[in-house]
Amino acid sequence: MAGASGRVVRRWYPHVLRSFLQVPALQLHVSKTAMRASQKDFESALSQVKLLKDPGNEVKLKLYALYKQATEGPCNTPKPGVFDLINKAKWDAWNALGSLPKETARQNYVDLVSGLSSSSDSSSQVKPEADRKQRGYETLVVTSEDSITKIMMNRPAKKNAITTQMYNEIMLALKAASKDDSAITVLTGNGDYYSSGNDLSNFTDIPPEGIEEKAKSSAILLRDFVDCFIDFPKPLIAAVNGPAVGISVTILGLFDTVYASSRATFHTPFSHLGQSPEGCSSYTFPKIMGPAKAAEMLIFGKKLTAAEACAQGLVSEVFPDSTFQKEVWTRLKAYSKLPPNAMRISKQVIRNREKEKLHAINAEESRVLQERWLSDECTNAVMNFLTRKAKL
Ligand SMILES: CCCCCCCCCCC/C=C/C(=O)SCCNC(=O)CCNC(=O)[C@H](O)C(C)(C)COP(=O)(O)OP(=O)(O)OC[C@H]1O[C@@H](n2cnc3c(N)ncnc32)[C@H](O)[C@@H]1OP(=O)(O)O
Repeated sequence: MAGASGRVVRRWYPHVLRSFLQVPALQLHVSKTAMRASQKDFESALSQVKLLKDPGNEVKLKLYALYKQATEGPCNTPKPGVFDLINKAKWDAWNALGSLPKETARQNYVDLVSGLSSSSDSSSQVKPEADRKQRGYETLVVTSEDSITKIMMNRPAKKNAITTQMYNEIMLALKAASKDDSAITVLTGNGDYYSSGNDLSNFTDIPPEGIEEKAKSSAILLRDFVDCFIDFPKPLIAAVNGPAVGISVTILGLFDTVYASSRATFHTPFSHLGQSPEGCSSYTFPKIMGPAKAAEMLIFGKKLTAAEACAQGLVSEVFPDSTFQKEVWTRLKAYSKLPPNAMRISKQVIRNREKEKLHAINAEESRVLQERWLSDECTNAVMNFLTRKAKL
C-alpha cells in the first residue's frame, strides 16, 4: 500500500497482526464484561490500531497482552511448550501482567495506541536515538537516551512504594529494555526516596477468594518479579538516589553495579514486619558481605548508611548527594559507549553459572513468604503501619 509520501507503507493490521497474534476478528469487539469508564476510548483505540504501520513484534506483543488482560483478566491458560515460540511469547507477555486490573490494562492499551499514533504521525522527524519517553506506564517514567534505558520509579509522594501495578510495570519495562537497542539499563527513583519497598496497601486488596488466594498470587508475582532481575541480560545499574527499604534493597544483590547518594540508607526490616528475606538476598547478602553482617541486616533489620553499604560491598560507589545525578550520569554515559555485545557477554560469564541456583532460591524465598504473609506477626505489623501506629 502506498502512503501519502509515496513511500510503501506496510499496513500490519489486520492480516499480519491477526496471523501473528491469532486474534479472531470477532474478539476485537469488546466483550460486555469489559464495560467501564474508558470503554469508548478503548473501542476507539481498537479502531485506531488498524490504521497504524507495523510497530514491530515487541509492541504487538505488548498490545496483545494488554488487550487480553483488559478483556479477559489475568492469564490463566496453560503455558505453551518451549517449541511453540510465538504462542509462548504471547503467553509470557500476557502472564507478565500478573493481576493488573482490567481497567488499568484498558487504559494502558489506550495510552500505548495513542503514543504509537502520535509517533507514526511524526515518524519522519523522530530520530531513532532521540530521548524518547515511553508511554503506557503509570507508575514509572521510562526513557531511552545515549544508549541508556532509564527506568524511574515515579510515586514520589508515596516514597516510590511498589504497588502490584508497579511490580508489573517494572517487569514490562525490564523485558522491553532487554530487547531494545540500549547498552545498559538503570533503575532509579523520583523524589527524595529510592523506594520504600513493598506498598503495604498491597495487603488490603483481598479478593473474594480470600487472603490465602491473595498470598498465593502475590508469591507468584514476587517470584516472577525477581526472576526478571535474575535473567536480565544487559548490565543493570541501580542509581540509589535516597533511602531504600525492603525489596528495593534485597534485589540490589542481583544488579551489576550500585551507585548510591550519600543520603541513601539501606534497610530490610523483615522481622519487624513479620516477614522474611526475598530478592535472593538470603543467598546474595551473605555472599557479598559475609553471614554475620548479612544477619544483622536481614534478621535484625540493621539500617546501613551509604558508606557502610559500600564498605560491605553492597554498593559500588557513594557520591555526595549534591553532585550525585551529575556524576552518576556522566559515568554511565561513558560506560554506555563501550561495545554492547562485549558487556553483555561479560555479564553472562560472570552471572550465568549462578542463575539456576538463584531461581531455586527465589522460588524457596517466595514460598516461605507466602506462609509468612498469613501469620499474625505480619498481619499486626501491616495493620500498625496502615493505622498509623508504626513506621520504620
Ligand atoms: C497477602 C499478601 C499480600 C502481599 C503482597 C506482597 C507483594 C510482594 C512483596 C514482596 C516483599 C517485600 C517486602 C518489603 O519491601 S518490606 C518493606 C515494606 N516497607 C515498609 O514497611 C515501609 C513503610 N513506610 C514507612 O515506614 C515510612 O513511610 C518511611 C520510613 C518509608 C517514610 O517515612 P516519612 O515519615 O518520611 O514519610 P511518610 O510515612 O509520611 O510517607 C509518605 C506517604 O507515603 C506512604 N508510604 C510510604 N511508604 C509506604 C509503603 N511502603 N507502603 C505504603 N505506603 C507507604 C505513607 O503512608 C505516606 O502516605 P500518606 O501521605 O497518604 O499518609
